[in-house]
Parts: sequence; C-alpha cells; structure tokens
Amino acid sequence: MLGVLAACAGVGLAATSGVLISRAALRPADFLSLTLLVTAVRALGLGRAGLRYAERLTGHAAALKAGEGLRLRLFDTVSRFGRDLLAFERGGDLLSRAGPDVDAAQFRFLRVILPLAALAGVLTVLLAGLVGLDPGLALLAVGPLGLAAGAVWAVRPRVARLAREEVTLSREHAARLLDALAGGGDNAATHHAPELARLSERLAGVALRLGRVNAGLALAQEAAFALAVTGVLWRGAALVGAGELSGVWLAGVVLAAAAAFDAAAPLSAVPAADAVAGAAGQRRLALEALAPAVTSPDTPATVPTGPLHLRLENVTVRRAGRTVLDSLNLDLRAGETLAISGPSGGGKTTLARLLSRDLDPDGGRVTLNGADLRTLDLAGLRARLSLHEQDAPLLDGTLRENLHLGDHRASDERLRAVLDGLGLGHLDLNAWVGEGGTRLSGGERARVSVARALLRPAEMLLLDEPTAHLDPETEQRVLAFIAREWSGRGLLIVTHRTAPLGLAQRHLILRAGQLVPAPECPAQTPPTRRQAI
Ligand SMILES: Nc1ncnc2c1ncn2[C@@H]1O[C@H](COP(=O)(O)OP(=O)(O)OP(=O)(O)O)[C@@H](O)[C@H]1O
Repeated sequence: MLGVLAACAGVGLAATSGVLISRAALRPADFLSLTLLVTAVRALGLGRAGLRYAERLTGHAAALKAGEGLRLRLFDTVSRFGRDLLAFERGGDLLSRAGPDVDAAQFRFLRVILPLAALAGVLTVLLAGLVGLDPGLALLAVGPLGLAAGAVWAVRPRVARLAREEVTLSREHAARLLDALAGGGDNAATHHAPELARLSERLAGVALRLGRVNAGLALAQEAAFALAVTGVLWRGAALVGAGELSGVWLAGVVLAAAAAFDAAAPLSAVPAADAVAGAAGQRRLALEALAPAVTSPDTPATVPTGPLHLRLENVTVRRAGRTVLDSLNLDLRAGETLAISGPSGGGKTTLARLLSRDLDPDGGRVTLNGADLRTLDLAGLRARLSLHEQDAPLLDGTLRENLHLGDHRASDERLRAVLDGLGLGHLDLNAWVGEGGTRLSGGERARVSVARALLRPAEMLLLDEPTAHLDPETEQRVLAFIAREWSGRGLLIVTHRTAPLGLAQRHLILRAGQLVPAPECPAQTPPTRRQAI
C-alpha cells in the first residue's frame, strides 16, 4: 500500500510542480495565490520521500523475515537428512537453495507484486484525474503506459524461459565447480574444465539474449513515453486553443503523464523475478516432499533406561536391489565389546548405521532394551550412542569447535588430554582445520573424528575403521587410548585391520549378509582393554 501511495504521490508531485511553475511564470499580481500550490508541492515531495522510506523499511523487513522462515525450513530439511541429502542433491544445488533461491522467494513481493500494484495505482489515479478534463486526453496519457506494460507482458514467456535457463545453468556451473574444487587432487578440475567452459559460454549467451530483450523493452518504454508526452501535448494544445483547458493546467497534465512512466520502469524485471521465484518455490516443495530414510515418530517413546542392550532381530537390508544383510541376528550388551570384520562392501558400515538409527531395516527390527528403535525419540537414542564414521568430514572451523561437537561442555584441558592420548598433542585447539578438515593429514583427520566420538558422554561406542589411515605405531597408541577411555562401556568396532580386533571380546565376520564367528583369534598385537587399564 505504501509503495502504491508513493508512486501516486510522484505523479501528483509532478502535476502540481508543473502547475506551480507555469502559474509562477505568469507572474500573478496576487502572489499569495501560489501559496496553496507551494504547500502542495512541499507536502507531496516530503510525503513521497516519507512514503518511499516507510515502504522500503517495512517491505524489506517483511521480506527478510519471510526469508528467515524459508532458511529455517531449509535448515530443518537439511538437518532431517544429514549427509544422506547428498544422495538426492548436489552440494552446489544446496548452496544455490540457501542463496539465490531464498533470495528470489523472499523478495518476490517487492519485485513482482509491488511494481504491478504501483502501476495499477498510477494508471487508476491518472485515468480518474484526466477523464473528467477530457476522455481523449486521459486515453492519450494512459494508453501508451498500457502499451509499455503490454510489451512486458508479451515478452514474459521468453524472459521467464531465459531466466529459468540462467538459473539452471548457474546451478550446474556451481555444482561442477564445487566438484572440481573438491576433487582437485584427482584431476577433477581438468575433467570438468571443458564442461565449465561450455556452461560459462551458454550463461553468457543467455545473459546476452536477456540483455537484448531488456534493451528492446527499454526502447519500447521510451517510445511509449514519447508517444504519451507528444499525444498529451497535441491534444492538450487543441483543448487550450478551444478554451477548454488552461495552459497552466496543461503543464501539470504533461508532467503527470511523464512522471507516470516512473511506475513502468521496474516492470521489465518482473517476468524474470516471477519465473525465478516460481521455480525456487517448486524446488523447495520438491525438497520438502522428499522423505528421509529415517524419521522420528510423531509421538516418540522415551528411550528405556537401564543397562544398554541392542539387538538385531532377523534384520534384512537391501541396497540398490542387493540384499546386504540377510535375516541377521545380533546381541550387543552394556559393557560388551565386539569386532566385526568382513569383505569390503559386505555391509559392516550398514550394520553400524542400523544401531545408531541412521538407517532402518527393510525387514526385521533393531531394539534397545526391547523397544523398536523406530518408536523411540531419535535424539534420546543417539545420546546413548557415539558413532565414529569412516571418513567423517570435519566441520569447517577450529579444532576446538570440532571437538565440542562431541561434548560442548568439555574444558580445554579435557580436549588436550584426549588429543594427547591420540597422538595429536602437536595440534593447536585454535587452529582452523579447513573445509572438511583439509588442513590436516588423513590420519589426523580420522583421529580428530575418533576424539570427537570418545568425548561424547555415551554408553556405546560404534567405531567404523578407527585406525584406517594410521601407521602401526600410531595405531597401537590410539587403540590403547580407546581401551583406556572407553573401559567398562559397550564397544563395536567395524574394521578390515587386524590390530583393532584385539580390543574386542568377540569377533564376528560379516560375509554374504550373514554374521559368523571368526574361525580363530587373530594375532592380538594391540593391548587388550584389560592390559590397557
Ligand atoms: N547410500 C547408499 N545407497 C545405496 N547403496 C549403498 C549406500 N551405502 C552403501 N551402499 C551399498 O551397500 C553395500 C554395503 O556397504 P557398506 O558401506 O555397509 O559396506 P562395508 O562392509 O562397510 O564396506 P567397506 O569395508 O568397503 O567400508 C555396498 O554394496 C554399497 O554399495
């Protein structure tokens, strides 16, 4: 409303200024007759500025508030999926959702609705003001403005198509650029370079075509402007000649007709803004319609208390059409330690993820103290477990921030003690680890992730390949520290390596979807939990 009033005030200001200037030019004997006009010009000038300011303030505040809601919804969706979202979405796409998509949606009202409403308001005011003077004059003032708006309407499908194409190409470009950066060491940049160049070329082509359409629209608006001013002057002069309109009023009418074109200027951006916001809205709905593999029940049961007892009952998991776990049974009790080894791709990680409910079984059930994990409060369940994932990425922050993901209340002394225990005493807590931990070595990264898991005040530790990147000596040190730190609590180790098996009381092999006892105890080079204590 404020925007429409501001646009109308602009037309009123031009009209009264025209009348004032022309009347003043006649040097009236009674100068006081100008006072009313001077006051009107001042009031409209100040009013227009005030209205415009208030409109910007309230409009942008409302838009940013809406954007905040959109970002929270996006964050909510992303957090419901976690890393699993990357099975549906590329990193570059997610970035564009958080940036340009939210931007397009939050400013849709200001970029689409407001310009249309302002034009409608100005057209109405101009028509109402002039039709009483002369219908022909009103038509000549309003008609070209309508034509300028019609030109925008006519090119709308083309602009919308180009704008959507630009967004699609930009997303593809962003996704490939991220891939190229992430896989720099694997020559990904060279691999993606031709496609990135092709995308840049297509983007430049789209920008050129959009530029041509916009230049055409600007030209059409200028032509309509010239038509309106000439037409109003021509018709107005005839009316003045016939004594039906005073020359003083003609100046006001001409300036009002010219000022009305200010409302047409933002129109050319409307189709693109509308198309981009519409596409962003559809993408948002499509993302929100995706169901994560794991959801918290609407009315979750509280996690049963008492010593932890996890159980897999006839659990079957199929991935990409292949049965990875086949009617599998397993018991894991408080304080017990178990190691699972087996061939690569055999389902060891899948099994660990079932226990922390990062995944639900296709058949059978996983229980905690008798309760199906699917009925339990997810956060409550995960608070009792701590999972170290193979190749878990680190947060792009300081080492301290990464460790606080394990226990945000842990003191610096405690953090340093854990780092020391894992052979990371040389690292500074304030050091920035880089995106995904790229400023650390592979072995350091893995140990920071283990440290994070050890810091969690949980009852069961699920370690997926905890020593994958380590030399034998460091591996011994890390295993000894884990044994000491986690003494008395439940431990599941999933590994290919021999040394970690020494931490476990039981060793099972996962092969062809089934768990079988290991034929014999492997050479136990690392300290057992008892030795370590
Ligand atoms: N998100 C996924 N979507 C589809 N299939 C998956 C997914 N994650 C894993 N798989 C498939 O499930 C199977 C078991 O994978 P899993 O990671 O559990 O094996 P693993 O025994 O831990 O292997 P490794 O020892 O190599 O880490 C593999 O065939 C893998 O391709």
